[in-house]
Amino acid sequence: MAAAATLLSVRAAPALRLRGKGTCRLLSCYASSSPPPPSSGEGFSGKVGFLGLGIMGAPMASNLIKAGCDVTVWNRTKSKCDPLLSLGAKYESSPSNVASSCDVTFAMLADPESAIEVACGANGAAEGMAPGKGYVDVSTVDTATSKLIGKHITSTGASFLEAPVSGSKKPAEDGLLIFLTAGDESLYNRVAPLLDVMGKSRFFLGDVGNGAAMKLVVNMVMGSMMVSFSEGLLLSEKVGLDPNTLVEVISQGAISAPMFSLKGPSMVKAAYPTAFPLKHQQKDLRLALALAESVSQSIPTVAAANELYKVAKSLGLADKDFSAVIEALKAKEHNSQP
Ligand SMILES: NC(=O)C1=CN([C@@H]2O[C@H](COP(=O)(O)OP(=O)(O)OC[C@H]3O[C@@H](n4cnc5c(N)ncnc54)[C@H](OP(=O)(O)O)[C@@H]3O)[C@@H](O)[C@H]2O)C=CC1
Ligand SMILES: O=CC(=O)O
Repeated sequence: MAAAATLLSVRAAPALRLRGKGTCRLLSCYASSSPPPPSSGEGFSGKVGFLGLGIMGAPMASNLIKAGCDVTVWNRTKSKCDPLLSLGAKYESSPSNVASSCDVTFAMLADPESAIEVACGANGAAEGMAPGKGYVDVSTVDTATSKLIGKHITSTGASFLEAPVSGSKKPAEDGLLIFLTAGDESLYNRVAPLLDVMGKSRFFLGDVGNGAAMKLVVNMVMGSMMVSFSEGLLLSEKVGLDPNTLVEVISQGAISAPMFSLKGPSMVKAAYPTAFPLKHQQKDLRLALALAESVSQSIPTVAAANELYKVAKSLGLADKDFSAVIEALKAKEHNSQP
């Protein structure tokens, strides 16, 4: 009863807003082959900072530059700034310098530790913040981390928005991410034209923490689905079926998911070109387990999936795509053979 009431209240929450680039794009898949024309970023005037130029940050910042935005970048490993500088970005030598020279600063960092360090550490973004400026953290972190960063940023008089994204490398390149935002609604409205350059839809979910929680719930489902799919691929092969046919059959039925069609063929070939690093998927499962623990919710399937991602990491697969979790199942089978 209490759970049902909570679900209802979330659905009815007045703070929830959805904006999409149109039905067609909302329904378009995980890795669209023909992306719609990019949004122009028109409607935002000011300088944009971007911290963290990894698999996701680089294409997101690149799309902002291509849309005509005045972008300043920083990355811990400086050489990753070079392709962005060639596109016309400016460079600053620290997060605080980026924040002080820009009106709004985005951060796309690996995990809670790096997100906190870049926002709140020495020469961190908070040191360059001031009233009128905004900080938008698009990294996937837990709710406590997001609240901590938000507190640091807002203590300077600046505004804070958490905006983790759903969608991987290809959607980031194509400007088709889904933003799960929460925090300062006027900052949300201010940066909406920028979110529309980088994404196909955006949700405003209310207070800081709700965006992080939504992202963790989505990714815990994704991580478990990938494990279940891996088990299916291996079992089909073991009983003499062609796993490529399994991928085809799944793609035509009710459990069809773009992720299966996209990753299945390369998984059958034991190839795992990195789009979403396995270490980040395991981090998300770890954080989702802690989120569930905080409300005494049992998520045994996720707990089991997490163990497999941990095994995969121990096999040296942390930087491979998360679909490499199938190798952990293969290793288990190998070890259990007499
Ligand atoms: N890849 C994907 O498909 C998706 C990823 N995400 C999430 O987005 C975030 C980024 O992912 P992704 O781009 O794939 O990850 P990458 O590992 O490619 O990039 C991580 C970024 O964080 C920086 N970083 C790591 N540690 C530190 C530190 N201590 N101080 C400063 N900078 C640091 C890295 O800098 P350096 O270059 O110096 O290492 C790099 O810029 C993660 O939270 C991930 O979970 C969300 C949706 C999809
Ligand atoms: O966080 C990963 C994604 O694909 O979304």
